[in-house]
Amino acid sequence: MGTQAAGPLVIGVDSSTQSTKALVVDAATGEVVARGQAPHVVTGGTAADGADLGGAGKESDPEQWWRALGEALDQCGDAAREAAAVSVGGQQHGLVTLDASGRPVRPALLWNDVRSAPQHRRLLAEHGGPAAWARRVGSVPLPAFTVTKWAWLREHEPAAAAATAAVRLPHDYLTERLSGEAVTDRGDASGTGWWSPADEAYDEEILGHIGLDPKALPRVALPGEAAGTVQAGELPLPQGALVAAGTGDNMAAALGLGLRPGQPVLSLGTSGTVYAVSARRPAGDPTGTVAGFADARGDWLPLACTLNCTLAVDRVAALLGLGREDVEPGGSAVMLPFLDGERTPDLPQASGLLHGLRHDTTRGQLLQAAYDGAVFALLQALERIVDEDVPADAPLLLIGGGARGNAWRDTVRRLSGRPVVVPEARELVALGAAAQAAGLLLGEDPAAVARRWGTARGAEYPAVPCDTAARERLAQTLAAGGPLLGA
Ligand SMILES: Nc1ncnc2c1ncn2[C@@H]1O[C@H](COP(=O)(O)OP(=O)(O)O)[C@@H](O)[C@H]1O
Ligand SMILES: O=C(CO)[C@@H](O)[C@H](O)COP(=O)(O)O
Repeated sequence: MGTQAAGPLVIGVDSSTQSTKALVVDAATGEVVARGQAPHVVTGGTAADGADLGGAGKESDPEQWWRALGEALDQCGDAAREAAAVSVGGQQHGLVTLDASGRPVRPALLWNDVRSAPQHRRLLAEHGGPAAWARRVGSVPLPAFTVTKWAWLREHEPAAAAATAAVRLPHDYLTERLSGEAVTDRGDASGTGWWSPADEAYDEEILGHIGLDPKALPRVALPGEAAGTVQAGELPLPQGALVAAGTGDNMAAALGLGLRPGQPVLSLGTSGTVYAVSARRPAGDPTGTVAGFADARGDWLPLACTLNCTLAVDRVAALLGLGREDVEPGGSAVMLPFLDGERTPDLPQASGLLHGLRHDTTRGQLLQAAYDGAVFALLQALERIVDEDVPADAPLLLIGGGARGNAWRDTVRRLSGRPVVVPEARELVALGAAAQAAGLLLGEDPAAVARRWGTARGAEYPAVPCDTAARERLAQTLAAGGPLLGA
């Protein structure tokens, strides 16, 4: 072996909205021996029937994810060629449609594409309403979910739907290109809207209703089961290396933290997410705030997700001509930064809203208001996620690109009143995928692998008193925003 490592090398991949990140990790110690990253392009999308998407579209070409994976692995150099196992964590929910030769029929509709809001409303009405859906598939299928995206495609692009021989999620599209095997996992399957948490199987009645043949879907591997071995000759990976089943990016981050029940996580990336592992299958939140996802191990991952997080706040900073950290305290401005419509709360047609401006409002206060608005929605949702396993003073594990920023961290502390831990390990999705690959290789529980690697260790920031006045202002603005937010 060329690389000086204590154990075998494994590769963890995070194929997320903005980029692909690949880490080569020493399976014995968790040391990252090489890393690579390559960007993705997200466009506003089109509809073949000319329907006006009005800013609701978000698309990426899946072939581009494959090329980005190759570039990220190339950057890892020789270490990638020595890996014994690989696993992919990917952005959830995206609709990847492949023709009979395995080529994309059209660009993928991403998790933050909200064009399927009308199909979401129609599907809810056709199947007994939100509570019935939440009981049946674990979650209310919001426009983020794959099921509503497929319903949109059939309605607006029937030729594309007819040409579709296989439907994949982003992570299992890449897993299949690596291994030649059509395999997904329960974590990512639980975000489709056509997988039953009670039966741990596809819901064939729902699939029948939306005209999707179950044979078009990948097999759902059991936790710990391999997808196959590397068959793709064009990537700098050893042929025959093990390919794990992979999972959704949030499930991968939960693995990467070695998460146990009672440890809430707040992730600040393209999406904002808040979640905790639970040993109990979620009852199904009829409000749609909390999705009752499965995790990648056999437990559950109740999770809430916002569409407007780091990109929205960065956009507001750019509009104000400020840097990310140029926030100022005080003032009465309230911002709901719903630039892309919003999922939590369920306002797909919303745009950003600013309220409470005064003569003495400063630009720094406006930027702080954007941070507050982005964090507020996540903390409101956290209250629905925490159960008796999560003590009121449990620290929040803060992860994702935003966790590197002081303004993000201070906003979370001020609005939550909880202590915050920022793990030193940066790429928790890719590390979680690496832990899954290592678990497969070594016959270990991947969360136990991550705990052995010490990935959740990091700086601890004590609790500060909760800024209840700011939270109250935000709650009032949201309640009063009604028609302005497309409610
Ligand atoms: N030092 C930093 N301070 C604050 N925000 C940061 C910092 N570095 C990166 N970010 C934010 O992190 C975001 C990317 O987060 P990441 O978790 O990598 O995204 P993704 O959800 O696509 O995986 C960027 O949009 C950027 O705003
Ligand atoms: O839709 C969700 C969760 O339900 C998002 O969290 C996506 O999985 C996208 O993740 P990032 O690209 O922001 O990591």
